[in-house]
Amino acid sequence: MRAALTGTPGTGKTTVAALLPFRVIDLNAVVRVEELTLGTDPDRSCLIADVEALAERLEELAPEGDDEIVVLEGHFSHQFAPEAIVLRTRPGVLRERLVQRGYSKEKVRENLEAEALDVILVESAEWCDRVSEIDATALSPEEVGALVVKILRREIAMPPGKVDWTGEMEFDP
Ligand SMILES: Nc1ncnc2c1ncn2[C@@H]1O[C@H](COP(=O)(O)OP(=O)(O)OP(=O)(O)O)[C@@H](O)[C@H]1O
Repeated sequence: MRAALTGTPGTGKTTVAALLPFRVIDLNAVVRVEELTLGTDPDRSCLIADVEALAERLEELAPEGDDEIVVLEGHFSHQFAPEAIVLRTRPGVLRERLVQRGYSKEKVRENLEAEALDVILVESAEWCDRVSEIDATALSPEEVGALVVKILRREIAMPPGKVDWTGEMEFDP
């Protein structure tokens, strides 16, 4: 069973994925290492994933019909799994992380806007049959990881709808 661990850049996907007791596929790494790209986006200076080639490769790496829980990690992973767990982080906290990474003011603002406007959550609802949402703002990576495990093992449910940051649209980093 594939599950996407998704969310705006900086919300903690990579950190949490490293703690999970499941096989994890880092989609950015697969795209980069196997050169499954259509080129580079000059505006965002990032690779453009060849989603068709990636979908085919994922069918080899994690066949949809398998019972094994495989976590696909990345901010567009929700396009390749029937289930998504969306990590959320309050924009004020996310800003610090993205500035610390050295993102440009524009890139920080773009990501903060996406987080405040639930962009990944809305996309996940469009792509996936089952969506969970974790507000990771005040949780440790370990606590977030424990929730991800319980969600995937159907021990708890964390449906979307509790997070609302529309009132936090002050993004000037
Ligand atoms: N729950 C958390 N509490 C505090 N800090 C966290 C938490 N999760 C992640 N971080 C920190 O936030 C930063 C971003 O985390 P991470 O790189 O895992 O995010 P990401 O969602 O994978 O980003 P990207 O999509 O750009 O790869 C890191 O410095 C990480 O240590």
